[in-house]
Amino acid sequence: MTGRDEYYNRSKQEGYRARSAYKLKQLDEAAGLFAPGDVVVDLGAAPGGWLQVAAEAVGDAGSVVGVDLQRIRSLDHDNVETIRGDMTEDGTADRLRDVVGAAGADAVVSDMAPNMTGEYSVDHARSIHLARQALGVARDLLSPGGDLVVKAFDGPDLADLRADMEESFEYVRSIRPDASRDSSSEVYLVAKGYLTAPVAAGDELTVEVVDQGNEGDGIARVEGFTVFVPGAEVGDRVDVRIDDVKPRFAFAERRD
Ligand SMILES: C[S@@+](CC[C@H](N)C(=O)[O-])C[C@H]1O[C@@H](n2cnc3c(N)ncnc32)[C@H](O)[C@@H]1O
Repeated sequence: MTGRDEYYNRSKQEGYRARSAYKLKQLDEAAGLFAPGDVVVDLGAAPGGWLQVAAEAVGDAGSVVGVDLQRIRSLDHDNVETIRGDMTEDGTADRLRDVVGAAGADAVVSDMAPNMTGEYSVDHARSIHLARQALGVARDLLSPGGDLVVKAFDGPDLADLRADMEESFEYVRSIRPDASRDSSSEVYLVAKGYLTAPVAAGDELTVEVVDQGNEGDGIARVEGFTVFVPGAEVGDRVDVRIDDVKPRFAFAERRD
């Protein structure tokens, strides 16, 4: 394996710092991660292939913050900032939070990979640990509806990681981009639609209908969060069960 495959050659021709740039392009095509103006956090960003792809996708109105243990040579893009640090240390997460600012991020992407020992169970466990750091950053920094991408090596702890991600997002997909090498056991978990709702599917509660939606549904607010209640009118106090939770609203059904 020389590494000089189709994607290696393309990255040289097209000016990307790493062939892995094409993995992020393919993940974006498959899952719609970036829009112009977005704020993106890139963990494990050196040498900068993903930074280039994200910077192009978000454009001048957006910004990208990259973090890595290694120094990242400065890029031609004005909308990229980098931090040198270890994402397993609290101090790095604090610095990242300061750079991103109060408005938060629209996407967190992590290509972090451990130094390989060659012992499968160790490499798997370390990759899951890094992916969990990225999940922590996402929970800290994402705006409602934001997306998370994490790399992990396939193995026994992947299902638990995915289940934990599913608790905080509308849905999670597992994607293996064509640009991943055939010999690699890496997968990318793509979590869409960060949920910050104070309610979860299955919750039972009593709400007061305070407004009427365009389609005639009653609208209740739980800690300021919108819950649609079909078949209820303004002024009703109703017992409901939460059916479906989206980043900015939920649907409930009446139980009475
Ligand atoms: C596969 S490379 C990333 C390639 C990058 N996506 C690109 O396109 O150029 C993985 C990176 O994760 C970084 N990394 C591993 N552990 C880290 C940690 N604890 N904190 C920050 N970066 C880490 C490594 O230094 C390495 O540069």
